[in-house]
Amino acid sequence: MTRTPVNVTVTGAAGQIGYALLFRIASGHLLGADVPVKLRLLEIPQGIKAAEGTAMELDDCAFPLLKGIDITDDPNVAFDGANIALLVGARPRTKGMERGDLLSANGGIFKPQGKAINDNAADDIKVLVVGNPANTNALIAQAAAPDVPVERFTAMTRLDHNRAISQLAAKTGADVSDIRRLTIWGNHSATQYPDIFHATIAGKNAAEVVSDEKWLADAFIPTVAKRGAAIIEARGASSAASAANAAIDHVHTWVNGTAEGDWTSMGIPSDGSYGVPEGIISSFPVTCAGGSYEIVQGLDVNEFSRARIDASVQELVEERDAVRGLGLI
Ligand SMILES: NC(=O)c1ccc[n+]([C@@H]2O[C@H](COP(=O)([O-])OP(=O)(O)OC[C@H]3O[C@@H](n4cnc5c(N)ncnc54)[C@H](O)[C@@H]3O)[C@@H](O)[C@H]2O)c1
Ligand SMILES: O=C(O)C[C@H](O)C(=O)O
Repeated sequence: MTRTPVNVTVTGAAGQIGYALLFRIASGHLLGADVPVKLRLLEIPQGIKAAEGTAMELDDCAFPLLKGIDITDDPNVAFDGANIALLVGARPRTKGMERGDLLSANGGIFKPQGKAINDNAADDIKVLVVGNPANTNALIAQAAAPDVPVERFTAMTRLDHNRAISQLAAKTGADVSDIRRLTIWGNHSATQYPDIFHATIAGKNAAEVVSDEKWLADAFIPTVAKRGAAIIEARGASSAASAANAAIDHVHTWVNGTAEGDWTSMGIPSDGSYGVPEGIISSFPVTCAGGSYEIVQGLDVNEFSRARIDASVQELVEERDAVRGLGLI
């Protein structure tokens, strides 16, 4: 039976993450090797020509699953019938820019995109916001889409999740595939909290295997939380291939489910679990099944973790209040 193609909209398609992302979507890594896709690429007018060049390269790959590419600078066209939306394009912080300016500039992008999703997307739309500040950009888009169920708006902390697994594997000599149940809590920012207290390494509790709170506090947590800045310092540009890979992982897991006995980290609208104020988009441990996710409940949060979760959540509350003050939500 021929399947109807899934419409995948990617914003910022001509940027560096877009370049690393589109070929993997078209080759079946986002949704599965048997799922045809149609790509909708949204760019600003100055980015359209480069997006056309990328589309030529996509054509030249002759991907059997790729059933069409549309390129536009109009969000209403880009999100028309969209089933999956990857919001990558954002306004980066430039020299001398205050946080309020950054939030305001991104509000100018994510508010209209949220409205365009509200007005045009398919009923089963799932949104992943990658563009920074990802959690609060997701909140802005979600607030502009009152007809879309809130839980369809998510922000990416999967890159942080993957980074934490990699650091933990390096420390313990374990294979990355032996590590499960790691959690990123809070914001995709330097305040995020990578939590290994519930993680397991080949079935053993990770914190007990590590048994080194100084390493945890002074090496692991800051290395994961500041990895984005370290990549910028080393590469002269922010992470691109690893960010695209994490976006693929995020959506693939959301659509196809978490492995039995494991969970992942997603920035999602809080339902008040673990004392995180309802509505803000914060990272939680989640399991996914049947195209939906659920927060893992009942975890014991120790004092070490509580203080760090609270600090990151506080930053999100301040960002929410700032965008509220700017009339963006
Ligand atoms: N959440 C994460 O883990 C994570 C990781 C890495 C990067 N990021 C963020 O992802 C974003 C994109 O990174 P990049 O390296 O691809 O940046 P980039 O500058 O290479 O590309 C961004 C693209 O977005 C386009 N764009 C800008 N405004 C747009 C709009 N209104 N509509 C459509 N397109 C628009 C630009 O023309 C550009 O082509 C940045 O905000 C970056 O900080 C997030
Ligand atoms: O773009 C950035 O500021 C860094 C990025 O969010 C990352 O974590 O690599």
